[in-house]
Amino acid sequence: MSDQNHKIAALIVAAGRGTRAGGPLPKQWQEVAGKPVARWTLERFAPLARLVLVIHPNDRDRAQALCAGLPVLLVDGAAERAGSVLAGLEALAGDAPDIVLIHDVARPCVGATTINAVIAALASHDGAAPALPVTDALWTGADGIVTGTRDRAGLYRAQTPQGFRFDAILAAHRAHPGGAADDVQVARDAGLTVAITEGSEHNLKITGPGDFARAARILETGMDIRLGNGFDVHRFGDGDHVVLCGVRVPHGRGLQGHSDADVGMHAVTDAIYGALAEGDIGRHFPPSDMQWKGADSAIFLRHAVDLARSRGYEISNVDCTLICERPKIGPHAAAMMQVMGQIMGLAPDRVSIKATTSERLGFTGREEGIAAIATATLVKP
Ligand SMILES: Nc1ccn([C@@H]2O[C@H](COP(=O)(O)OP(=O)(O)OP(=O)(O)O)[C@@H](O)[C@H]2O)c(=O)n1
Ligand SMILES: C[C@](O)(CO)[C@H](O)COP(=O)(O)O
Repeated sequence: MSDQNHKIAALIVAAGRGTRAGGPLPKQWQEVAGKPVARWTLERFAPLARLVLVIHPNDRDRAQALCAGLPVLLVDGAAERAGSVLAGLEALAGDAPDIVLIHDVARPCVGATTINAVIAALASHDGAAPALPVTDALWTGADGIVTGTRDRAGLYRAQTPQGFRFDAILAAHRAHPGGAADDVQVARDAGLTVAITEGSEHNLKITGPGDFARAARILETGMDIRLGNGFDVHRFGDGDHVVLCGVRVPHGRGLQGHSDADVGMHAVTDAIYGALAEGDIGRHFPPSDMQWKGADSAIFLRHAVDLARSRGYEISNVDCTLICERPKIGPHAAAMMQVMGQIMGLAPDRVSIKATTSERLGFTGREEGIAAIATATLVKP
């Protein structure tokens, strides 16, 4: 975890029973769009904050299984939402973050734009939370009859995450007598100023049974999918082998380059940087820097993969074509796919390495060098 992530904690409250949503399990453990609601919610915050999940004590085994692969601190909650929030804050107090984002587990569709707007507003306010202005007319009613209207001007629908300077919200919760609708009310009762940031219609709270289908539609269509391409060339020089996609291949000539000249791995690395709009290897590992002389290109590929994951992207697949007359790639392709898959943490069926000649045309046809072209797909759920 980066230092920056350590300074931000996401406190996800999940100790409710979800009685209004119904179903065989509390709503946070039910599946929507192929994953439990709580898993979607945790994954939204994982790239930018350390995670605390406040749960009902009866749900500990289920929560532990659900958190597999994610570093999550599990904390027992209380009978009321405010008590669950306070339990999470107290659990963080020993190693306090600078800011805490308090979020309903039942809002799994929250987007990075909403979260980042809250974080940004905390630079100049004690607290910040997303909301949407009320746009419908407002009535009062009784027994199915409209009894009056209310002015909607200045009214907002509150959402989460509600973000605060950690010490201030901890003190506010400790001092609060109870009965608050949310953490913004707790903060305001303590005299803190809370900025309104832009909420989103997508950031719904799963409350009733019909909300699962609405959330599924948003989660299924809301994926951020990115494509990147990479192209690289290295010329032949003296030598008795080449390194291609991490595999040493005996050959009568070597490839020249500042690093180990692994043209295939460079193309794949550039494809990942390209998908992130992060330039190419040269930007991150300048050839003028002598520490990269003869470097193992796996260093570059790992950097690109880590950068993608730190931004919340998973690499869905990569496809690389090596262009050369010789050496023949076929006998080595399986080993190349295995090595590349290991470096990227990808299953073998998500890595493709293939080759073509250029029909003896051009510099590859004259065997002056090897070219490689690659595509990478990145997905952020
Ligand atoms: N004692 C409680 C009550 C609620 N929550 C959490 O607060 C959020 C907002 O509450 P709500 O949507 O009302 O959830 P539930 O209390 O589970 O729902 P219901 O009122 O239908 O039982 C949810 O993420 C819920 O898990 C909590 O951590 N501890
Ligand atoms: C905090 C909250 O999400 C703001 O909209 C909401 O108040 C919590 O849910 P509840 O249904 O009011 O318990």
